[in-house]
Amino acid sequence: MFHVEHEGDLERFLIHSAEKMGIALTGIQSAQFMRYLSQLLHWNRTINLTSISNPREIVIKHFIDSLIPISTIPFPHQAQLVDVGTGAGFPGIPLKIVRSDLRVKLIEPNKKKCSFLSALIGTLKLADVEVFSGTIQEYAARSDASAQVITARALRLDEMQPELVSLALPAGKIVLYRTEPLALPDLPAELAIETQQKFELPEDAGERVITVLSAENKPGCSTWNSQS
Ligand SMILES: C[S@@+](CC[C@H](N)C(=O)[O-])C[C@H]1O[C@@H](n2cnc3c(N)ncnc32)[C@H](O)[C@@H]1O
Repeated sequence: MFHVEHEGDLERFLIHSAEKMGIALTGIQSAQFMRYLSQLLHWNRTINLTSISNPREIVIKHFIDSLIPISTIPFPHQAQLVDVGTGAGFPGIPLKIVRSDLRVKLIEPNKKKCSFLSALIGTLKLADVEVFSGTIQEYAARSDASAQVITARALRLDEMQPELVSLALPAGKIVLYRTEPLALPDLPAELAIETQQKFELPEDAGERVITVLSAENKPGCSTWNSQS
């Protein structure tokens, strides 16, 4: 399905795919994505950042996939976005490239991935992006921990549920990148599903469900045993 191609063709493919989602990438933004791609491929030779090695597949399954919520979720201007378990920066960095006003915290406990992220932030000259080298549990324990939007992609959430809920309360939103819709019994008691939408990735690369949770004052304890 995927094939190797010239960088110019790949950049045009990225621009075209983003356009179809209602995102008009500037020349600077598409160049940032191409640089991100080359850094990812380069670092991936020595540290395990992604199992995907085909550039076109990276564009679809990491970049385009990360950007899905941009045109459907009204991220507030200069919102504090916390990307939990960001790995190689997904979805936090693609969202930041397109929405440069966002103030982004990338939470990642793996030290080698954090080194990659710090180098990447410098290479892409991204302002207002910080790497927190630790777990979400460690981040949530800090007195200055806060988030207006929390993103989580390809993450087991059950163990992180209390921290995600406490960070999201009282007014934040949690944006989950899932492969299946979240079932109601899996919902934490303090949160409600605000929206849940299914999207098709380009070139039959699969489906993505974006689930947005927001706080709702419900008493009682919760169980959240989902996996995305
Ligand atoms: C499957 S990867 C997903 C990475 C990225 N979100 C993506 O979609 O490509 C899960 C990441 O979560 C990180 N992680 C594991 N436990 C965590 C925790 N308790 N708090 C924050 N991140 C965690 C791992 O180090 C890993 O990089």
